[in-house]
Parts: sequence; structure tokens; C-alpha cells
Amino acid sequence: MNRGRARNDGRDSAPRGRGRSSRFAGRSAHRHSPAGDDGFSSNASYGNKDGSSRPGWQTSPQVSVGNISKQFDHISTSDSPNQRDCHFTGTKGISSGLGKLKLDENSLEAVTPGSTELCASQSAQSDLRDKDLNICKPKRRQMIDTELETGSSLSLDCLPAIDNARTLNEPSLVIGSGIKCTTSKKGSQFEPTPQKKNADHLHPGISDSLAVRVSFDICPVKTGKVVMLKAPLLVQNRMKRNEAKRQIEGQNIKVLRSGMLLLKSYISLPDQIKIVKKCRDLGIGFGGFYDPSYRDGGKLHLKMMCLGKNWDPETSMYGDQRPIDGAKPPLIPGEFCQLVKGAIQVSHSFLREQSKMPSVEHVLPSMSPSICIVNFYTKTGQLGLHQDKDETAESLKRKLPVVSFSIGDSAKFVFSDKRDPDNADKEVLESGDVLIFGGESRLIFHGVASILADTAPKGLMDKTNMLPGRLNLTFREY
Ligand SMILES: O=C(O)CCC(=O)C(=O)O
Ligand SMILES: [Fe+2]
Repeated sequence: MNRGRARNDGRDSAPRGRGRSSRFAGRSAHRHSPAGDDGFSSNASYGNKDGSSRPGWQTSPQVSVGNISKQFDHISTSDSPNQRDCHFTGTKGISSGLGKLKLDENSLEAVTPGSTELCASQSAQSDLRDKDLNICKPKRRQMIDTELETGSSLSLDCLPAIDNARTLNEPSLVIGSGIKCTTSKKGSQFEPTPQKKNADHLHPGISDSLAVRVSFDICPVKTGKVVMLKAPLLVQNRMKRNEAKRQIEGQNIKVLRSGMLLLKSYISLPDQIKIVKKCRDLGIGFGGFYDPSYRDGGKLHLKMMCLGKNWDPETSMYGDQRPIDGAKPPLIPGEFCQLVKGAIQVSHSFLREQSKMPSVEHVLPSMSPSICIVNFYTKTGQLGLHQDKDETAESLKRKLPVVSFSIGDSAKFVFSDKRDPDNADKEVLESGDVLIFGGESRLIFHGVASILADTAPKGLMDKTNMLPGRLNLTFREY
């Protein structure tokens, strides 16, 4: 996707020092995702002329087969029941050589994509999640017999992994076998990550040392006694103003260019909360958030995780595994895909209404997401001007849109027909906004110039405990 970063050929520019690689790599197979066939869609009343309030993603303008919030409640509130955090009570130290701990528990496989299905179906995901298990509740202590590759048998005294990882608010190492290891004063802790515990999902060529990565929790649990510091009055007032503005603006579609639409406040607050929680759960697992870098070692100024397919900033290519650690990208949650489809349908209705033409597919083609790139920007995060053009030639030829969700702090988004930051147009993307660029705007240069600190809805931050910053999800069809 040529996600803009300073290039030697000078074709990239501001914001400087970050962004995505511009190396283009051609690819062949087109994967079709059955995303959304589970009947979710969104926003029956979004953009209604009567101004009636938008019910979130529960309903669909045309299709209304299920209640996405209900489904989401079922699957998204907690970590996998199989997640554990294990105190390593043996005498061995932690090393990458421990990469093949064998744990014979139920399979943790289901979040890895199948060969054709890149969006999760509700039933597949429901199996993974236990709504009665709450991330914040301590789980029963359990013992798992663990055998090292060397043959020595060790006992792992397992504690709730998420609690510890979140409480410590420390980065934790993910060992290639799918065991997450955190270090603390208590000693080393191992946790089978939600995806899988055996090492067979690792690329055979990936060494254990490469497979050790830092995972990142976007919603860490606050430690110790919670002291609620009141935000300064100025910040409080700004938050109130922003919330009021959002409510007034409500359902509002802006056409920024042909094929480029901004759906203001499209995602309801409850749905934003669910998205954050879901991304947080996926983000701490194997294949979750990491610090991406370019081939030359330069870092992107954001945390990233890929769903459905992996996009590699080192090669600008998509693949089924993440080269740095062999992780298979988790499936895109079905609810996300439904929201995307709903946003496109709402845009179509809007365009039809505007143009009085029965078909608007040529202006904004429909798409079925098979890739989702999730970025988390802290308040210093940025992304340079770039084009998203690493999808298949077929997808690009059909000008299938990129659909982008913004959640948390607002971003100063820049876009331009050329790689020219000084003359780029600007638009503030706020929490709940959905930006779509397809058709004639499919290859528009775009980037994030800055994050506007302390602009996230207070309700979102209170309910999710998300770190200050911005979550962005971009969906594409491969
Ligand atoms: O964060 C954004 O709004 C843009 C992200 C983006 O362009 C990308 O991930 O390719
Ligand atoms: Fe992009």
C-alpha cells in the first residue's frame, strides 16, 4: 500500500521521518472474503434527511439480519478462556530456546485465518470467547504440565495473563510458540497467547530469536490505588464542546473528492468502545500490535497490527504470515466487516440521492474487506503522505475503496493528488468518523500530519481505559 515514508528517490515528503514504505510490489491471487455474509450491517438512519438518530451498527439500510451489538456483547467482552499467565516455577531461565513449550490444552487456533476466509464469522468467534470470563476478573489458578524441547518437564503455575500484563503495564514478550512471557519482580511468566500454543504456525524459516516480539496493550489496567486526577478545566471544557459538537453534527456526509467521502460520527460511541476492546484483545495476542519498521530499520511512528492478511512495511507486500515472528494475522471480526459494508451502503444511498442516478457503483465501487490494518498513534504519532497501492492489480483496477475508521483522539489528516504536503488538503478526522476513498480517489496521497491530543470522547476513554492516542483501522479488499 505504499504507506508513505521518506524515500531515497525523494518522492516522499512531510510529515517527515515517518510513514510507510513506497516500494510497490505486484501480486497475483485475489482472495475473496465472505465478509459480512453473516448479515451485519449498519446505520439504517445514517444520513437520513429527517435527522433521526443513528442506531449504530445494529441495523442496515437494506439488510437487517442480526443485531451486531448483541453479537458483539457475546464475543468481545473478554479474553479467550484459554489465555493463561503462567509463573515459571522451574529453574530454567527465559531464552528464545524455550520457543517450543508444549501445552496440551484445547486448541487456540480459531483466530487464525483460513485459506479463504479472512473475516470472522460469528460462530467461529463465539467459540473463542467466553462471555462469562471477564478480563478484569482473576481466574482460577491452574497447573499445566509443560515440557521443554530439551525434555525437561516443568510445572507452570498459571495465573490470569491479561490481569498481570495489564496490571504491570509492561511490554511483554511473545515467544514464537505462542507463549507470551512477561518479566516482573515475581519472576518470569508465560502465557499461551490466544491464537495457538504450538509452534507449527510459525514459518519454518523463522528462528526463535526472531519470534520474540514485544506486544502492546492499548488499554492497560491502572496499577495500584486509582487516583482520579481531574483533567484541567480547559481540557474538560474542550471535551464537553467536542461531545456537543459531535451530537449536533451527527449524521453528516461530506464529499471531499469524487469517490472520497467522509461520514462524520458514523460509528456510535458504544460501537467505538466495542471496537477498542476488540482491538485491545487482539492487540495483546500473538500477531498483535508491534513496532513496525522499514527495511533500513527506520521506525514508523505508530503501533501496527494486521487482520486478515499481513502487510509488511519492509517489503510493502501482503502475506499470510508476519515475517518478523511468523504470526498469522487474526481474522477480521465479522462486526467490523458489517460496519464497513454499512458505511458503503449509506454512501451509495447518499450519492444516489445527490446524483439522481440509479447506480453509483462507478463513482464508489462496493468492496468486501479482506485486510484490515490497525494503527495506534500516540499523541506524537504521524504517518507520511503515501498511496495505498499494495493490494492486487485487480483490486486497484476496480478502484475498490479503502474504508478508514477513526477512534480516540482526532487526527489532522492530509490528502493530495500529488505527493506535495505543502499543498495538501486537510481534514480533521474525529472519533467515530469513517473516511472512504475509492473510485477516482483510490490512489490519493494521504497521511496523518498530527494527532490532536486530548480530543477523544471522554466516555470512550472512561469505558475502555485506552491510552491517550488514536486508533485507526483501514479496510481494503485484497
Ligand atoms: O490513520 C489514518 O487515518 C491513515 C492510515 C493509513 O493511511 C494507512 O494505514 O494506510
Ligand atoms: Fe494509507
